[in-house]
Amino acid sequence: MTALLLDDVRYTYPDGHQALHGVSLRIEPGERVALLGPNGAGKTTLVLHLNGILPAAGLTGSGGTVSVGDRTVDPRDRAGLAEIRRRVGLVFQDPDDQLFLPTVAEDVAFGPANLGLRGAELHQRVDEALDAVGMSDVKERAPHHLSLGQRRRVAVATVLAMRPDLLVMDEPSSNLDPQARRELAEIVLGLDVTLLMVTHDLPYALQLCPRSVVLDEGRIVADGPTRDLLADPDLLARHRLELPFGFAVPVA
Ligand SMILES: Nc1ncnc2c1ncn2[C@@H]1O[C@H](COP(=O)(O)OP(=O)(O)OP(=O)(O)O)[C@@H](O)[C@H]1O
Repeated sequence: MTALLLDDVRYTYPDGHQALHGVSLRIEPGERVALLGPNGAGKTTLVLHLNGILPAAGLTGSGGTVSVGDRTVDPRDRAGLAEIRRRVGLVFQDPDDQLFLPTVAEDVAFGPANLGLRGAELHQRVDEALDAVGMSDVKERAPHHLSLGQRRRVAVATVLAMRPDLLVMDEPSSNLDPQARRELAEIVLGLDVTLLMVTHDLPYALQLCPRSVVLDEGRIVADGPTRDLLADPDLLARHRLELPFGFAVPVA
């Protein structure tokens, strides 16, 4: 079954600005896909549709469907939405949006505890998730005492603890030093998940995602192997995408 299916998704913000103009996209289980595009392209707006945060108050000019596995996202269906939010794990750019309890273990336990897990089962979820991101040794520490790289890994663990079907990461490499950036890449590559990663970091997209989708002005303007897209200088220039100076896309 398809992991994620968007069909003609349109969204107009309450102030009348149309941010998505008919986006259709299919992601199969196990795929790792980068969502690229310049500032204001509509990437965040799209991501907020994946678990029903939008289109809570869309104007006319909004519509289309989003399905995660066998379920269609419907913000009015509260029970259905809870299941969608378990299936779609959003890791925000700022880990502090996700970490708010006194210890790392409590933050990671928060989601599964809300699902009703208790005792040994809950502890096992927490341990597994922290282990997956190499953060078991900070379990009892306060999240706000950790480095940004560590907090971002813990934020990933809070989502993995829900055993999501789709992991969505918003700008995972932003503001990380080279080592933290590399460590996070290794962790993500080791996860057995379907991934949608929003990024401006094109080398990161190339390293982590065999496929990329380029969004610009609310429309998908390219979808294909990351290597091919990044090797197309005209495409990059047209959509304000830039490789770092001197970076060469390796030839297949
Ligand atoms: N709450 C809002 N009300 C009105 N317009 C909005 C709102 N949020 C975003 N927009 C507009 O919608 C468009 C898409 O914004 P969005 O944040 O989805 O882009 P983005 O691709 O995520 O950009 P960035 O790379 O800068 O994060 C932009 O023109 C933006 O100004």
